[in-house]
Parts: sequence; C-alpha cells; structure tokens
Amino acid sequence: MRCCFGNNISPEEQQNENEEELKKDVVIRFFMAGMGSAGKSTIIRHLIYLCKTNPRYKYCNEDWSEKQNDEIEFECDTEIWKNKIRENIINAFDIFIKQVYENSDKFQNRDLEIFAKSLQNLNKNKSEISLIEMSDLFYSRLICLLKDPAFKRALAMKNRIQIHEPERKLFDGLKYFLNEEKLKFVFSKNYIPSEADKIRCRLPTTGVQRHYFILKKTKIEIYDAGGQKSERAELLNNLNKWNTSRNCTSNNESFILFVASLADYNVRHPNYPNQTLLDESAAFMDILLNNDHIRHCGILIFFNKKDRFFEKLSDQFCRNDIDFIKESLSPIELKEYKLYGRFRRKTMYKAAEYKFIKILKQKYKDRSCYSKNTCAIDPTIMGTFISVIKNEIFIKVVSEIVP
Ligand SMILES: Nc1nc2c(ncn2[C@@H]2O[C@H](COP(=O)(O)OP(=O)(O)OP(=O)(O)O)[C@@H](O)[C@H]2O)c(=O)[nH]1
Ligand SMILES: [Mg+2]
Repeated sequence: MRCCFGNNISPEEQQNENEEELKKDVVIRFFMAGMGSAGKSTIIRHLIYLCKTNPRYKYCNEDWSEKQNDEIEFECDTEIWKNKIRENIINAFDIFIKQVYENSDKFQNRDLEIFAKSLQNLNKNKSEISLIEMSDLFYSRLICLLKDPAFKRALAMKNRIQIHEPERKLFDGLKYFLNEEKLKFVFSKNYIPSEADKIRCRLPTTGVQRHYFILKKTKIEIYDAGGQKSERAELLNNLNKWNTSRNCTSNNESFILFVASLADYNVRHPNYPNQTLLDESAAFMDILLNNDHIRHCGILIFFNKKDRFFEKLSDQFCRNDIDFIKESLSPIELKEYKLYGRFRRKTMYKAAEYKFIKILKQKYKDRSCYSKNTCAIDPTIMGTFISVIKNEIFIKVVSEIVP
C-alpha cells in the first residue's frame, strides 16, 4: 500500500522516480552541421512549430524555462520573413529568365521582356524589394511570365539549371510557391507569412544558433551551424567551443548531426566541374569527424531532401547525371536507368550515400553511426527526429546511466 505521509514510498516507486529524475537531468546535445541549404534550419523550424502546437513538447530558454508561444519567433520577425520569401521567389524568377536567354528563346511579347528585365534589376538591388509597394499589377505580370511558353521551357529545366555563381541555386522550397494562388498571396499588400511559408523559405544561418527543447521530458540542446562557404571557415572553432561548453554536472550525451542534401547529387561544384556539391558535402563530413575533440560523440546523418532526389532522378533531363553517383551501381542497374529511367529507390539511396559510407567505413569504423533518409519540409520529420532520439539514443543513454 502506498503511504501518503513523509517520504515513505516503496522501493519500486523510488526507483521509478530516480529514473524520472535521471531522465530529466540527461541532456542530449547535438551539433548540427552540413553544407549551406542542406535543410538544417528547416528541421529546427519544424521542431519549434511542434512545440507551439503540442503541449508535450517545449521550446525553452537556455535555463530550460519554457518560452511562451508569444515569445517564440522563428529566427527573425515577420517583416524580415516577408521580404526574404519575396526575395527567394524573385531570385528564382531571375534564374529562369537567365535560362530563357541561355536557351536563345524569346518572351511572347515586348511587355513581358521589359518586365523580365525589371525583375532582374530588382534581384540585383535586393534592398529595393522591401521598398516597393506590391500591387495587383506586379502579381499579374508574374503570372503572365509564369504562363509564357519560353519561361515554361526554362521552368521545365529546373532540375538541372546550373548558375555559375557561388551559392546561387534555386531554393528547394520553390515548388510550393510556384502557383497562381500562392504568388497572389505572397505579393499581396497585406501578406503575413504562415509557418508553412517560413519552412519553405531559404534564409541562410549566420554563426551558430542555439536551441533548447524538452521533448517528452528529455532535454535536447541543438546547435545549428551555418553551412555556407563563408560560415564553414569558422566551423571547427565553433565545434571546439560547443565541445568545451559541456555542463559536467549533468549527464550529457553528445552527437554530431550531419545533414547532407541528396538533391545535390547532380549540382556541379563551382570550382571542380567533375565533382558535385554532394562530393563536397562528404569531404566536409570527413573534415568535421576528423576533429580530435569530438571523438567521443556519436554520429547521426540525415540524408535529406529525398523528395527532390527522386524528383530529379525521375526527370529525363537528369538521366546522364547518374554518372556522378554510379560507383555502387551494377552495369545492369545503370543501363536500366539510363535507357528506361527505371530504378529501385533503395538502390539509388545506396548510390548517393556511398560517398559517405566509404569514408565512414575507411576512417571511422570504430564510431557509432546512424543514418536516416529524411524530408525536412514534411511534418513527419518531427516523428523521425523523435523516434531517432527515443530508439537510437535515449535507450542507449539511459541503459548506460541506469544499467
Ligand atoms: N523539397 C525540400 N526542400 C527542403 C528540404 N529540406 C530543406 N528544404 C528547403 O531547402 C532550403 C534550405 O534549407 P535550410 O534549412 O535553410 O538549409 P540550412 O542547412 O539551414 O542552410 P544554412 O543555414 O545556409 O547552413 C529551404 O528553402 C528549405 O525549405 C527537403 O527535405 N525537401
Ligand atoms: Mg540554416
């Protein structure tokens, strides 16, 4: 029988309470890294969104006190998001306009040509985007452009357009915005971005952003490190700082969460045309893991943007790009794909991940490593993240702490 006075509780209950206490004291720490645009901050935005909508999850301050919903901002304020989303779309239009000219194609009429030029100028002077008064005229011209046959032909090449300018590529949230209804909404005078809009927006991270979550009583600390070229220069420094900032009084378990974009499998490296950004990502993972200070950390890899990966693989314009990842494919698999576009998803995952697995097997086979194929714009990413913590990490951590 349970006694209600004093501290007299049964040994069984005491053990349960101890375990609960221990669980509360455990901090699972992630240092999240990867190339620019891999989808790292998208995962964070989804986790924050989850905390806003489900009381079992909490988004916290550094001292683990819960942030109230009205205190929670997705990285920046609404005005910045609004301009950034419009900037993303105008930048994408500019890329397609460039492609129209590269195709030696012509817009249907002179008015559209003039509007296309003005959009290009706007993209060059991005600060003006926040100053211009949006009007129905602007939006309706965007729609005319979208329907123009030459523009459509450029659009059809979206999976293999390469702009030879550093850090300049189509953002992978584009598809969601590229329809009449959405464009009308985004370019209306009173546009306020929704959470779903923000999740699709490309907003590069500068420095390292720290985030604190309590997911089902487990404390999760995530450092989200910017992955653009300029940011990567500081990364090892930041990694060392993260490593030395461990709180020795609590039970920490530290992980490197590396996010790689599978959609980069056919994006040529700006300096080494025989390589892709996926090759660069694998080389970057190697540099990161080679750091002596993080030998004790587990490794988690999210092979992200699986939706875009399969979209590209299914696009006949991209068939020959398979050569970038053909190392693990058999001659029959390669022929089936190149001739008929037929493939098995599992085989293609293996093909793209091979660059990473090879490095892990050759150099880091003594480290515990776990990988997952993800799509960070899909809300199921939250379930994936939580199940990884629950099944792959927490069970291990708790069984080490409570043998
Ligand atoms: N289609 C698709 N788009 C994605 C996915 N993950 C991220 N994106 C989009 O990719 C773009 C870049 O994502 P971010 O999360 O900002 O990338 P990041 O890794 O934080 O980049 P840096 O901050 O520069 O290091 C955004 O437009 C996202 O909406 C995905 O799985 N599928
Ligand atoms: Mg980011």
